[in-house]
Amino acid sequence: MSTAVHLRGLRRVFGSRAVLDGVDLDIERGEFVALLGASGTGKTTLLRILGALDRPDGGTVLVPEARTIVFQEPRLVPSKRVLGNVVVGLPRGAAVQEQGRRALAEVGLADHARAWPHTLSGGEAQRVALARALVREPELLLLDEPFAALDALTRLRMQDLVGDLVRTRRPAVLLVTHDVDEAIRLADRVAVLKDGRLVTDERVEARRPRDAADPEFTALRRRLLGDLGVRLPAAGPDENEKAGRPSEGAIR
Ligand SMILES: Nc1ncnc2c1ncn2[C@@H]1O[C@H](COP(=O)(O)OP(=O)(O)OP(=O)(O)O)[C@@H](O)[C@H]1O
Repeated sequence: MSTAVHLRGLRRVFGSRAVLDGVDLDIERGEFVALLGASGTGKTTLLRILGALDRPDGGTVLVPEARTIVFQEPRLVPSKRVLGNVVVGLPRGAAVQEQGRRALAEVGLADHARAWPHTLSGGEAQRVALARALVREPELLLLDEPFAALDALTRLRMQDLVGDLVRTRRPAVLLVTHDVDEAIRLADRVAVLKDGRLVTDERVEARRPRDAADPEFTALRRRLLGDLGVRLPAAGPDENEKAGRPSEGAIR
């Protein structure tokens, strides 16, 4: 394996606050890393720097040229049909159109090439955004809470789809999420950002499917929630709900 992302001592300062203050992270090609962190800890800032949408104030950032971001909202161009959205910004031509159609087929939307964005469901629109990212054949795929706005069932389906596509295409992936279960379900490694640094960087057991009831995953989940500052009762997860606290897995 070779390294796709190499960060050393990454800093980003807004005003007097160093939001990122010495982040070290390597992601190998084909590796899927999930990034957790409480709200405002700088996850999106980190992802934006990797995507060249923001600049660091210090440190080393090495990323592949071929990289693309999928955001929480699909950001489709309303005046372009679905296929036009997938290939937007790419050179015109039959070959690119064909690649766009193939990417649409991969996300299960082969029939929607000529549809307009406003006719799509939220999940379909997000799949178009995913096809738009895939058609660019990224070596680094940056996912900024791409499932957060979807209903629970669609979210699970999208997670499966992204998991399958990533295993087939093998880009390096950085997924920003608030959802510990989602991180464990999809990632090879889970990192936690806190006070400007990665305080956790844990490899997830390679076994699949990842059963939430598996004691190893339950233990990892509790460790991650602890790192995120979620106070857990000694007893089972239901205690949180009884006490009126958010249930495990949700850290918003
Ligand atoms: N362009 C900017 N100018 C000033 N402050 C900024 C800017 N971008 C982000 N920040 C601040 O940096 C901090 C981290 O923001 P960021 O969006 O990276 O956090 P996050 O971990 O992704 O949060 P959330 O989970 O709520 O999306 C926040 O306090 C935010 O207000």
